[in-house]
Amino acid sequence: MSKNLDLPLIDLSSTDRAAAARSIRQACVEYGFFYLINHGIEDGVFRKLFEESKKFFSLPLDEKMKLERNGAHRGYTPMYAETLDPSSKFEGDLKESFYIGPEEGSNLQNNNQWPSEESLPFWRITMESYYEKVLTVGKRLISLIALALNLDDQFFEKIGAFHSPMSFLRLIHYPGELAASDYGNFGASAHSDYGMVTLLVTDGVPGLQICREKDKHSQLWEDVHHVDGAFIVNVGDLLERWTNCLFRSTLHRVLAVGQERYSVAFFCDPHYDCVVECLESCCGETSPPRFPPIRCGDHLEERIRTSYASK
Ligand SMILES: O=C(O)CCC(=O)C(=O)O
Ligand SMILES: [Fe+2]
Repeated sequence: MSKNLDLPLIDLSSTDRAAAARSIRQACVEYGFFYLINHGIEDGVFRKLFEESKKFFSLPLDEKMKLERNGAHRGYTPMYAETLDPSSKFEGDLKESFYIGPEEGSNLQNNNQWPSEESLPFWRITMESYYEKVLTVGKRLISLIALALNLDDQFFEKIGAFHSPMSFLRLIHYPGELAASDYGNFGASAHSDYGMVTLLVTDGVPGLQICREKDKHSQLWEDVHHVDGAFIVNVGDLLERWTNCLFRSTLHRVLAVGQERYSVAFFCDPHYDCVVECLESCCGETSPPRFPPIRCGDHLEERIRTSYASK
């Protein structure tokens, strides 16, 4: 069962930052998802990003496999490589993807892979430039998130979370036509994101759904519709831990809708050594911390390892 949903719109450039922070808080408590508008990235940048992404996924499989995801979690992953929902009965999710990581700042550093300049001359520059832009938006958003948690707006900067952050860009392509053996399989099976916040853009093809009550027996899935030019932002597990479950890391999935679909996710995640532990503003005598402190890098590596473990 699914129904349509109107997620809140957050204006990143609002001059009333206190009001924007209040709206973020409400959105993160109620949905764990919202749209982000007035972020300053122009339409042309997204157009170019999707154009170059499509060029890569249109290469022959053997060319793409030359850039297969390496030990530093950068590069190409073919269809079925990843299973986001461990209870899935299929070999793996339908999407193919490409990861680009930070140039420095984790112990997985400087291992990005790039298609050759001869085959895709503007590819690397397009991706590097988008990475910079979306990271800047992510940092601006995180300062509002700090305000939303009654913290100094530079809180996460001051604890070093975004000094050389471990943030990854992921280009995703979902197939159109399916083999009969894939009926019932998902583009991306049900999961919550691992990190702090995700900033997603899509080509407008439907398929993304969220489930707000992940623990209920009969799950209600709601469609997230496309808003032109807006990021779809969602809270990840690390922010849920930081906030002691005040902010929700909401379960989501992508249906196979019989139509090709492209999206680009930016996982805006902290520094490798950043320790994520319950914020003082989120616990008290009646609500003690639910999770022990965890190092960001350890958490992310474990979650990535699990979703790529072959069955
Ligand atoms: O492609 C989408 O709409 C969502 C992708 C996603 O959930 C993810 O990569 O974590
Ligand atoms: Fe996700």
